[in-house]
Amino acid sequence: MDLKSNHASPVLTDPAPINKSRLGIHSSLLPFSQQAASLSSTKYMTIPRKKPGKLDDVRSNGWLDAMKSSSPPRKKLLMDFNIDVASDDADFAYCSWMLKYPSALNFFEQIANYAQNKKIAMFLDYDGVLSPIVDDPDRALLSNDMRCAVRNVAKYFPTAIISGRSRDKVYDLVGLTELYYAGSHGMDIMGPLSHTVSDDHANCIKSNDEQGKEVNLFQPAREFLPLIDEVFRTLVENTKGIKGAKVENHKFCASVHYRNVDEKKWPIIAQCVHDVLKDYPRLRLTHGRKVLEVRPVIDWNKGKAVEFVLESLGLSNRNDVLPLYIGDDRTDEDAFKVLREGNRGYGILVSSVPKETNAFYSLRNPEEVMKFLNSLVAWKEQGGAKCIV
Ligand SMILES: O=P(O)(O)OC[C@H]1O[C@H](O[C@H]2O[C@H](CO)[C@@H](O)[C@H](O)[C@H]2O)[C@H](O)[C@@H](O)[C@@H]1O
Repeated sequence: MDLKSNHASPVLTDPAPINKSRLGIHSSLLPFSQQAASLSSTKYMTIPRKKPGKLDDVRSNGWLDAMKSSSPPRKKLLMDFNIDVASDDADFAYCSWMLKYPSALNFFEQIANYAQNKKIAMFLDYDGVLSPIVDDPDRALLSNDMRCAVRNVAKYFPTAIISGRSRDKVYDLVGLTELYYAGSHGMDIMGPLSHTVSDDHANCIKSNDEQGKEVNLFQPAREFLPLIDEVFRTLVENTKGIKGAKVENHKFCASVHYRNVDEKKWPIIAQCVHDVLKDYPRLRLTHGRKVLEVRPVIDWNKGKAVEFVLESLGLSNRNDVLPLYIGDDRTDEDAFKVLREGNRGYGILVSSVPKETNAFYSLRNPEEVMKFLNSLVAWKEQGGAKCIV
């Protein structure tokens, strides 16, 4: 198979599962042995330079609409939600939305009661959840107070960070050794050694963490490393003329940021990414907050990463476990969905504006996330008793 053929559209949905292992891991995650055989290393060295096309593709395929609705201005969101912004009562609109997605702080007692006699497993996204959204991704630092809150939560509950960033980057930002980390949207998971998922799985290898402790490394997109590296370099090259554009290499995926690009140039950056992806049918695009994410076409996402971590910890399919997932963008919806569909736990969406979501609860911003984490710790320290509502 020619990995760089022009035939397929890069905008693909996840492939249907073909076969399942006993862990529910799809065969699409197993090595593409034959395809991989055709990957000659020299092929990766050519960086095609392309001029943006006529901007027609991104107008017709919905990319531009998706870009506009990512981190949209408040007014636009309220209109999308059929809320009359002319009444200028945005707070009222938010409060109405909260009837459907109640505040995890206001409904803390309810969550605590669900968690009574259960073990909470805490999943946290990084950007927009632990750290506020800022213009420069390199400056999205974790405050000491938030670090302290996460550290305390991890004392009582197994805690994992599931981020779109590379695992190394998010570990450097968080800096807590007591957590589990899943980088590249869950395609790079470092977790505990586990009898349930380790030895018999092709994508799982034993490794050592920063302290030299033996851990399991799960990298279902391992074979895509050279391809991502190549596409990253192509994207850097092809977007270098677009003021404000920034491309990040997250090892198993690449991010093209347009937060600092003049909105008039968004069609150009979208077309540019589209043109690059046309040559890579095994890569696809997802949308984050003012970021286009390029990732392998494999049936893996943050929801699968949550299932994998629970399995590794021996916490899946147990009714004495309550997973909670706090996230803020579209890529977190896969995790919310897994928890909602399996009736397993609760997603908490961090948003200051009304948004459709698969989460159950909401929080407005990272500040409220910190209060929520601190409340969980306080509740646990008081014995985790049933709350009288
Ligand atoms: O899954 P996450 O941990 O939420 O990571 C998603 C993306 O986060 C970062 O970008 C976002 O945050 C930046 C800093 O606040 C902001 O400038 C950018 O506009 C946001 O999209 C990160 O840089 C991306 O690579 C991640 O994919």
